[in-house]
Amino acid sequence: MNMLKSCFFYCAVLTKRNTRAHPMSSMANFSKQSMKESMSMDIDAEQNAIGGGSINEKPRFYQPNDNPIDSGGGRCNIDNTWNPSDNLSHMLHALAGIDRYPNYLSRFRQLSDIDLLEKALETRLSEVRRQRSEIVQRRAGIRQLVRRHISSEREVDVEKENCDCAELWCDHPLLSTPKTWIELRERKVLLDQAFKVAYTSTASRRNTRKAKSRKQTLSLPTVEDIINGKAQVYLDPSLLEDWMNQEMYDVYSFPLLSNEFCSLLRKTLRELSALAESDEFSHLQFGRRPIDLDTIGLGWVTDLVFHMFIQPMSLHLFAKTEKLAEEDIVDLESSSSTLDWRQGYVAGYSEDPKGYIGAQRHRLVPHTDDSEVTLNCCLGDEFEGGSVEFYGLRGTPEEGQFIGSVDRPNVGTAVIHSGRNLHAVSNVLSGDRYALIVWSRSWSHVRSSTCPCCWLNRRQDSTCICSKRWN
Ligand SMILES: O=C(O)CCC(=O)C(=O)O
Ligand SMILES: [Fe+2]
Repeated sequence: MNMLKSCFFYCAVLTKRNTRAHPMSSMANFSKQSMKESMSMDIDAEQNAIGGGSINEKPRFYQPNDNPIDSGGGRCNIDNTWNPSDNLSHMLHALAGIDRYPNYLSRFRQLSDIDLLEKALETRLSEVRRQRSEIVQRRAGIRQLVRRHISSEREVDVEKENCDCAELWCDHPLLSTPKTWIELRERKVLLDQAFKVAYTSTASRRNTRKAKSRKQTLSLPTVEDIINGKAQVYLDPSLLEDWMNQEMYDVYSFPLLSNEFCSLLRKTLRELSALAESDEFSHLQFGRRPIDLDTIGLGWVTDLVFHMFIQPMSLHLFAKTEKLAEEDIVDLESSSSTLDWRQGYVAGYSEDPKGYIGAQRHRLVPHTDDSEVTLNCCLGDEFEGGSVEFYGLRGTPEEGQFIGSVDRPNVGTAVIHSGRNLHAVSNVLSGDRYALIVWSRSWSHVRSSTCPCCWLNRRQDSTCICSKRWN
């Protein structure tokens, strides 16, 4: 596979959008909205607690790039004196200095300035420790919640039997990991077309010219190997063309998960959230925050989506824009994605999130994700409103401009976009809406050569000391 083919795929989806009736035409709404409106939405949302559209990010406001002073993501010390606690840039400079110069701190005249650095780092360290211990407790609590749920489902007392969780859910219809292609199909996890694209691409890859010329017989990787990241998936671009649609610039959609699977997932999350309201579990606030799939034993779903679809698809769609491969990449077939980290969670929305268990918000303010590539799959249920709106790529002139929205996709349909594409979810007007979100990062590649500050602020062609140019 070469760049030409990948460009061909790209052009084909573009052309398809222009020439064919859009299969999800009800989804595509390209009305324009001024940047001012989107900013005021942001400001409104800040007044709301969770349930109102806020996200797990510090309040920050979009500022057009012509502002000569870059506030570094909203933290700027006005008087500019050395203050590593309030000025993130000062702390990062000190860390870079300590990393570079053997006796960096000897240049500080006042010991009290070093004390300030120590205090700032201690504050961060205690935050790391606080979060760590909260995570340990929360994960243990959620595990207990899941065990309780399974024991009531199966009418066994798992606590008494002292069952190991892994054993307990090895044959569970949702929690157990599918191991073979047959099992994956029989359990109706994927929609037929998604299964076919993945299976056909994987099976036909065994017979590639390269393998033949090396006289190798490649065995078909098992689903278990793919989920565990032991086998790499390559998706055939000619199959992607029929399967995917370009919704707008750099945002693509495709049918992914089956109705049966989405409904089983929703049902389980609702039951867990309802159980979590009991006195024993209410401190966990489970179902009142997005639900991380790893914590409830559903990490395999995230792994499947990540390894089977996000990684190989991103090579076709985002290799260049998100710098997921070397600049001079010419052979996509022999390349592997540099995406190497994933997190999957379910976000729930309803018209009245405070009264509704398991759906945390009624909308979501414009934001970028801390991911290189994000997949967002509609899990249903019945709802009105709750469109995903896109506002341009951060770090480009389109940043903040309304580009288009994806309105009420079919259940099981996924959207894939770059994490730095500003996006929001509009008010859910009725019903409840669940979305499976998978964030993917590239620690081995882009995050090894860019500092967090440049990356989170999406500086393009950075001349920052963090870039390869300097290291
Ligand atoms: O719920 C959605 O459709 C989007 C959620 C989202 O953007 C996020 O969790 O980062
Ligand atoms: Fe997001």
